[in-house]
Amino acid sequence: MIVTVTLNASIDKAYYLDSPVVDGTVHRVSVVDNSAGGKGLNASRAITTLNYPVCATGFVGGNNGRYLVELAHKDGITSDFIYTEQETRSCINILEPNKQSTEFLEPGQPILPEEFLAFKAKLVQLTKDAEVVTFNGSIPKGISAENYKELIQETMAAGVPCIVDASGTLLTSCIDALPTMIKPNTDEIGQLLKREITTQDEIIEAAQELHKRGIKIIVVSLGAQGALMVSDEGTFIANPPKIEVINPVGAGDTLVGSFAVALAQRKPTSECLTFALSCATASCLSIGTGRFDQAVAAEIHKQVTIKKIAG
Ligand SMILES: O=P(O)(O)OC[C@@]1(O)O[C@H](CO)[C@@H](O)[C@@H]1O
Repeated sequence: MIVTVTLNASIDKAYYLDSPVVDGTVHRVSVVDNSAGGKGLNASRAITTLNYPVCATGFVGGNNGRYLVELAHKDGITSDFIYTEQETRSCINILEPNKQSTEFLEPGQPILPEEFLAFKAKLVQLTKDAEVVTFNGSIPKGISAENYKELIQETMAAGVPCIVDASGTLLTSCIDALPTMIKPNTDEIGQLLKREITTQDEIIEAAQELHKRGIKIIVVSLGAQGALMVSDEGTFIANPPKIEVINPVGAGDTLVGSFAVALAQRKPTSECLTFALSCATASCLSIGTGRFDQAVAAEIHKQVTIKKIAG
């Protein structure tokens, strides 16, 4: 089983518009897609799509929280959340006909100290049956980056591989816990190492530096260009085929979820990357956030190229 941790879950609302946004005017939405969101829920959807057992955990609260669990269960996602006093947030993604995507992310309501303690105890229990634990997305107020790091440290100490998908100061703090895998983009890896990183050589050097520090797998997402990975197997670059993107939101989460499945199945990291990139690319072809068709992913898999660029 894979456990996904989403401390700042959300109801994700994808709004499809028939005409471009004009500032200061009223827009009627033509298609609405609501889903159980927050990065870990999207990753869970990918894991479920791949028919692998998953348990989504974190915090949910209020009517939105109940709705989120209902949406998750409709998608076949098993969940075990801590219910909080406060309402779960919503995140809105506006998709225009020109394929432009604009997101509005609510901050999320604060978590009380006793709610966090209850979560810590739950995670220890869930970890006992986990093959991989993924830590996804931002943290709400009431939880510090230090708290988050400790969760990862404790899970790693229990011998369970951890994948962390975080950004900014949260990612900086998590690095000290030496998770099994991180998935920064170019800007995030630059912030992490406190230097400007733009060229491919700089990305490789940065990822190799983090690998030397003890992080086993560093996947740097390069958007439509694919991803670069440094692992014990070497340094790889994987490129997906060109596609007509419908909804890019959640593609990174699909990558994390499907990578976790491949890792749990003990595939070599180069195959984990090709597989995960295929699923993530397929998810950009679906209206629903972080949804994909396995047959489409299998077709894309044949077209993904992967090259070992260093030992
Ligand atoms: O605020 P976070 O947790 O960093 O990101 C939240 C979020 O933007 O991430 C997902 C897309 O990756 C969406 O489901 C969700 O709305």
